[in-house]
Amino acid sequence: MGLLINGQWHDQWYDTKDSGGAFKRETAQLRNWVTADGSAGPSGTGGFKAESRRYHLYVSLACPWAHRTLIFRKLKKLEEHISLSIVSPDMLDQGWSFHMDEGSSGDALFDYHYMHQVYTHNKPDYSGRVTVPVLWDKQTNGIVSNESSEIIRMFNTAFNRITGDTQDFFPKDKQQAIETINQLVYESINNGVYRSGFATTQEAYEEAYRQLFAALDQMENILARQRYLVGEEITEADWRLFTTLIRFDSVYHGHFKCNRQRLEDFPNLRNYVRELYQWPGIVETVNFQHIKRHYYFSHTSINPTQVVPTGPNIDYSSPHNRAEQ
Ligand SMILES: N[C@@H](CCC(=O)N[C@@H](CS)C(=O)NCC(=O)O)C(=O)O
Repeated sequence: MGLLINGQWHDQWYDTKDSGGAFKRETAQLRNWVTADGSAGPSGTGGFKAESRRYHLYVSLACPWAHRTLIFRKLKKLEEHISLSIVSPDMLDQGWSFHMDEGSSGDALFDYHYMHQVYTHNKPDYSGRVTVPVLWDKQTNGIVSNESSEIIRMFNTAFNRITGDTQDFFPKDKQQAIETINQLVYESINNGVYRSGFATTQEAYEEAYRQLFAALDQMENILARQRYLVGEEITEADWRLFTTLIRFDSVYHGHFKCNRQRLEDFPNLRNYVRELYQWPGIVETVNFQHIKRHYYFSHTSINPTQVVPTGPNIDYSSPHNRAEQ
């Protein structure tokens, strides 16, 4: 685990000294948008027109943020149009790597060993964390974006003319409601589990834990009244929650000390996570081996023995009751 400073790799863990033991996630720096006609998106510069086979996605199967982009690539029928490289689940002194003996697909574009080389290929003097997902443009030979919340919005609409798929997970009339839920889910749940697990003081941990379970209680209540987070149609908000829920009992409950209760102990959330897991195509985006191996093996400051737990034994393919909602 480390970061680039002026293009040089430095192996260092997150610094929580200046924030009272609290983990603060770095804001993604590369924020261009692919659009249907190549015009500029809400941030960054233009020139990234949606075209078949022009773009490449770098992901980790362990990472909940990268998982969102894999889900949208699948749901929006983009697999044949956007190629893919998968990093190794082990994120050690050189950060994300492409070691194929550890489960990486290899780097399909440059045959690099490490993800930080992809970042310095894009900008030789880059400074910042080397995160996944990354959307790469083969034409301009650079990174379009390293922000998952924006990559999924691009996938949601930009390629519609190419795929013929017009499903809309961020429909105009629900955007306000989706943004409101996203904010709570991001702060308290998606990032909340990390704030709990990476906290280095008791106070910072307890604060994150309290917010996390208060937000999960809120989700549980919403899902008692309606099938999905913003009504009767599935939206982006559901997929953003899903990638944390599916990791919860395997990793966050134990490794990140999010242990007031398991996800399995929430009557609505346990059924809801099954419905999303069983959604056509989604099972193929979930890899529990990479998920467990990544967290328990890579975070040596939390789990120095690197022993990866065998359980839990949960059947996400078992029937759910969400159609009765
Ligand atoms: N804002 C980014 C966050 C991505 C992120 O933090 N990814 C993690 C993996 S789960 C990562 O690559 N961490 C490496 C690091 O922080 O050095 C996004 O949502 O795309």
